[in-house]
Amino acid sequence: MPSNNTPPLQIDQVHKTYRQGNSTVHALDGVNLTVQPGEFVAIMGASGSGKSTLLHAMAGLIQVDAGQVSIAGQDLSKLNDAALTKFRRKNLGIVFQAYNLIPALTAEENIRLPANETADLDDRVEHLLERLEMNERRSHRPMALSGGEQQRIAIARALVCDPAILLADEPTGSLDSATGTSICRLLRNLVDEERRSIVVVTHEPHVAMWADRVVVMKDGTDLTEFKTDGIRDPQTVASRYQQSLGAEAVH
Ligand SMILES: Nc1ncnc2c1ncn2[C@@H]1O[C@H](COP(=O)(O)OP(=O)(O)OP(=O)(O)O)[C@@H](O)[C@H]1O
Repeated sequence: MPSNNTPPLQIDQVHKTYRQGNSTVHALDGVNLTVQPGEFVAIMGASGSGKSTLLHAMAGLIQVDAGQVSIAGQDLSKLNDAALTKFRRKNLGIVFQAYNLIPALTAEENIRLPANETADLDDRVEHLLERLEMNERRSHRPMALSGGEQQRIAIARALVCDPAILLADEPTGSLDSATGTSICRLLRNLVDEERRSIVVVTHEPHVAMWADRVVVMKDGTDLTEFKTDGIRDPQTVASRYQQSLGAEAVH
């Protein structure tokens, strides 16, 4: 876990365009975002507003056309491919809606996958299995796990290298609402108890309500943002979100 106060994530004036036939789509059009250590940020926005493109830019999975993406103070554009791969493995944890576990490996083997064999790896894996309440399921393969259990293993795998930031793309999108809530509570606890830094992309107010801050995207820009003030109420978040889109205030 990062111990200093360098922002785990900083995005300055990021632009990304795509060609679609004869037209150009500004998927990201000057986005700014800073996530502080121990902060939980949700990114909301309509379909096509640029959320996934932004998450992929944060994760170093796509190159941006202009602007800067820094993880734990490192400008990703300054790294060559090999250095970026190594840096991402150590500093970025990523969780997807579809879990993306390796079917042939056990839960524990999946968690260990991104990590190098270091002296403290066994301790970290034990801690994560305990922390995510998956100790008794450690020898099961993904097919023998429920969706919620698979997502817990995916979160443990994302945390095994002790990343500067955890990025999650619709992490509850494949889960029923009770299981989704338990995953959101887990993410919240990781922030409150271990000072993890988390960014979640979601359509869902009942996911975004667990964050400290909601950033609203529209047409490739970070339109506005609001704090949740610890009010874990989806209706409040939904109406603040709608107000943001209606007001179109640029901060
Ligand atoms: N690889 C690509 N090639 C061309 N256009 C793309 C590509 N990826 C995204 N886009 C376009 O960029 C814009 C933003 O897409 P993006 O997937 O980031 O939005 P989103 O907010 O994540 O949407 P959703 O909620 O539906 O996943 C859209 O107009 C999309 O069509």
